[in-house]
Amino acid sequence: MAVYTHLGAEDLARLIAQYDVGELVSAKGIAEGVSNSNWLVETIGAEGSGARFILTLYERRIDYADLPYFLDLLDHLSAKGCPVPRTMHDRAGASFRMVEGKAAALIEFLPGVSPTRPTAAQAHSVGAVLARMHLAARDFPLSRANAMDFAASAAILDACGADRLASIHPDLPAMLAHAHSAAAIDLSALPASQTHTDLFPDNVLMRGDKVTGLIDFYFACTGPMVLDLAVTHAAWCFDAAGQYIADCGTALVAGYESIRSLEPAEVALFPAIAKGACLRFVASRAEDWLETPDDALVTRKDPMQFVERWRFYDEAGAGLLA
Ligand SMILES: Nc1ncnc2c1ncn2[C@@H]1O[C@H](COP(=O)(O)OP(=O)(O)O)[C@@H](O)[C@H]1O
Ligand SMILES: N[C@@H](CCOP(=O)(O)O)C(=O)O
Repeated sequence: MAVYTHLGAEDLARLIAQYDVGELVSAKGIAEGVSNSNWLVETIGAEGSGARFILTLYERRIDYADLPYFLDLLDHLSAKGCPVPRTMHDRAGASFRMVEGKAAALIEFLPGVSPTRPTAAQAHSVGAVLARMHLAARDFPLSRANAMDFAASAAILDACGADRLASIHPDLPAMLAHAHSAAAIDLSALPASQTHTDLFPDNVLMRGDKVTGLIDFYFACTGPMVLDLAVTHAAWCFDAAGQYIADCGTALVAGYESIRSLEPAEVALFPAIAKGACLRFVASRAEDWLETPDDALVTRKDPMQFVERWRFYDEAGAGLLA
């Protein structure tokens, strides 16, 4: 379920009329996603040509002051040829508007489907596109701090507290100390750019092995590029049983390095950063787990999945990128 707000046909038509995108033909709520309300919108122009867009109403965890960063970044990357949706601007030039007291943006629809069992060839393509995105974003003029950095993850786990973490799984409280160790890592000398930081397979659209879209930039921030690669590695390179898929991991990093070589400091810190990346998802998932009512329509994500990945990186250590 990811339509939290009901918008009637008249509301939708009035909203679409603010853009130079033709007349509203249909708007269907999209079930995927957990954070925002999304609709697939179809329009028809005066000359009869159809067009498709994604209408997003921002619901949770988004500070509206960050919207210019997120939406301008999409336009910046798209203008540089990255497979990222453009933001449609309304007739007054605004990239978002207020509807029913919430911010709404109309975004270019991109074709493709998200892989459920990514192959090594797909991981290679994603690695290459991620590196292209990092290079294309280096001259983006805005910046945004990472609200989900390693210190924030430790703070979230602290706020959950050992007892409540143990109520989810007895192994979770041990992650508190590891989160504090991750928060102490100095990332400040690593090369930085604008980063996605949530590039899970469900945030990538593909046709076969080709990436057609990177979407859901709502955790994007300014920070170390290798952290983004580590998040993507942790998100793409394990199967449903939690086993590491070595050929996907090798292909992802090779794809990335086909466009941008990692510096020695990035290679050296990769296992520690990958462990910190796992704890970021342990923290947000544990918090969601404790805050989501049992009868909510949203499916809770299991924090233990990323505890197991943390253990993999802990054991793999420096051998991982050797
Ligand atoms: N630009 C786009 N082009 C095509 N489909 C999109 C686009 N943006 C979002 N979607 C679809 O909407 C779904 C939910 O979008 P997403 O931004 O991931 O929502 P949430 O932030 O709630 O997780 C995606 O899984 C995808 O199917
Ligand atoms: N990718 C995160 C959850 C964030 O959800 P999204 O639908 O906004 O990408 C996770 O798997 O924990």
